[in-house]
Amino acid sequence: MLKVAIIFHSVSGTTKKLAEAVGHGAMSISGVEVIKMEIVGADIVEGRFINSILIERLKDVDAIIFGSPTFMGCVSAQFKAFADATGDLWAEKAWSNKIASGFTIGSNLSGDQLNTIQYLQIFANQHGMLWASLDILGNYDPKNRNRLGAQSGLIAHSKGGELNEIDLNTANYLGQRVANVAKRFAVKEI
Ligand SMILES: Cc1cc2nc3c(=O)[nH]c(=O)nc-3n(C[C@H](O)[C@H](O)[C@H](O)COP(=O)(O)O)c2cc1C
Repeated sequence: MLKVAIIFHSVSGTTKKLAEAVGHGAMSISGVEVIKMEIVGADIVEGRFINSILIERLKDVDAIIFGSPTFMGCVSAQFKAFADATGDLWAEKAWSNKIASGFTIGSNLSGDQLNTIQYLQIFANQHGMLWASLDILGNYDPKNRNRLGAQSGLIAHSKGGELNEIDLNTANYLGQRVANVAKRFAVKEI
């Protein structure tokens, strides 16, 4: 089985709903197992992410999809604490050649969410991962998915905590896409 991990942080639950939709999408691809992991406040002590079991579990997967709300134009502090705790994996090149992608959400239509996606991509690239973009053409999808038109990853928008059905459909597709890319390019034999 190919393993696709989804690691995310969420405060009020909208990123979590996206993570669930991404997971359903990835799970719908045959031969793929999904591992969903949530970064929680208790994982962070004196500013440092200390959940080494979670980090260890991410060694044995073929793809990782990162999710964070956009807070002040970038990932949340909790997500960044997790990212900073992966330094040992970076030194071992433990994630090198794994497939990566990412998603974010903000309460503004153009609330600098792209910066969050770009950070996630740079984080993945620091680890030598292979970034899978969102290959849905903005404005040209018959189902109107990727309604906000970002193709580096999924950008979603929610006002008042309600998820847009189209964003959830796009998230589902992102999961499928990463699973399919992992099937095609993952280094490990299936
Ligand atoms: C501290 C803070 C900063 C935020 N900064 C942004 C922002 O820069 N751009 C934006 O569009 N939304 C911003 N928001 C709104 C959140 O991204 C939005 O409510 C999101 O859905 C929260 O995700 P969650 O439900 O997974 O916690 C901010 C919210 C908070 C609490």
